[in-house]
Amino acid sequence: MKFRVLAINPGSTSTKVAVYEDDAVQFSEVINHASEYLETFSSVAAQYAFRHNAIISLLQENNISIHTLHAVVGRGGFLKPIASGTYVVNEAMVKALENPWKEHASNLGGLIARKIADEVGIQAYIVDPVVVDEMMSVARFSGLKGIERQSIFHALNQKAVARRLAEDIDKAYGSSNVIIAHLGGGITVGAHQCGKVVDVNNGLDGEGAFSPERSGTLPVGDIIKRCFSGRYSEDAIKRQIVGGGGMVSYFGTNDVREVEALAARHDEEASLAIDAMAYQVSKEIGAMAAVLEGNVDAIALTGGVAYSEVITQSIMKRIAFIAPVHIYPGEDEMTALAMGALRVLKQEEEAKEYE
Ligand SMILES: Nc1ncnc2c1ncn2[C@@H]1O[C@H](COP(=O)(O)OP(=O)(O)O)[C@@H](O)[C@H]1O
Ligand SMILES: CCCC(=O)OP(=O)(O)O
Repeated sequence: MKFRVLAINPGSTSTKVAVYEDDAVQFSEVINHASEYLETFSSVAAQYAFRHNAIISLLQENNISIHTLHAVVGRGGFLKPIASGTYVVNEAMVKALENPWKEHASNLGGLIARKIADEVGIQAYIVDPVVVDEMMSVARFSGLKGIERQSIFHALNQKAVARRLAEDIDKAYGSSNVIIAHLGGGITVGAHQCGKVVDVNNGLDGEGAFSPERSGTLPVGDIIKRCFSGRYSEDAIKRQIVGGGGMVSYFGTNDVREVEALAARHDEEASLAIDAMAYQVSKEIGAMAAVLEGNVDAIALTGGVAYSEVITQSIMKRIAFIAPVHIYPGEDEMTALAMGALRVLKQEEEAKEYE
């Protein structure tokens, strides 16, 4: 029997929708949302009906009946820290996603999946949400009592790429040591030790390399001064760290291609910033090599920025001494979502219950 799965991935500026029949994609579309329009909503949660309707209209326009589906899967959001895997969107999860502890478009993934699944009486799932937490105890120390480091990262893409990398080097994910650098609008670099992400930078809270739109780690003294200068609200400071940080703060764009175009026109600051981002990513990878005590089977660069040859070369010249580097540009979160649901439908894996 073949299984049909609808996958939904709400992002900050788009909602990605795909239908899979087993592992073959039957339909895939990105609904782009104008940022000016999204800004008219008071919160991400307030976009729920708008995004749900947009998905339903798209499916209808393409003659895809939700009655032909066997499951719906969405990108999961800010739940409590949980183990990696596929989770049923149960009542406890709905409650948590309706009251998330952090705003992020992915909070809508499970909720919209559940709404569509309920309409036709099938199961809704999420897979590897951003709060997957497999961090080892020693990595949780921040250096200040009362503040713990948190595992917030691109778990869905990192796990999918890590499995693909392990396959490409003829190893099982569960018995390999790999470093995955997700280079998207946000950047996270994770140390995957025998199938567990034992350390990773928090991609949404000012840790790690700067990225197209996030500051990464900042000199704490200077940020304290800025916080208490009386010139900025708490929201404004947060916006400088996520959304308005990184390349956005230097060049007013989160599109690395635009910064590369500036560099190509001999803008020295743009050239330097591109190299600085690559330099910081390389330092993070070096740090994760230390986490793995030098036992690194391979390293992967993934995400949209990994399409840039200038950036991948600049990283590789600094880290190639550690282990072989594989490049998987872009991300395949839709397939990762669908395959997570499919493993459950095919009874290869048991869906977990959120408590
Ligand atoms: N060919 C390319 N060269 C350089 N950067 C690219 C290229 N394609 C996409 N990017 C950059 O990748 C980033 C988006 O990556 P992506 O993985 O799609 O992120 P997200 O899912 O976080 O939005 C943007 O900064 C974009 O400019
Ligand atoms: C790092 C947590 C997940 C995240 O930030 O996702 P996006 O980069 O897609 O916003």
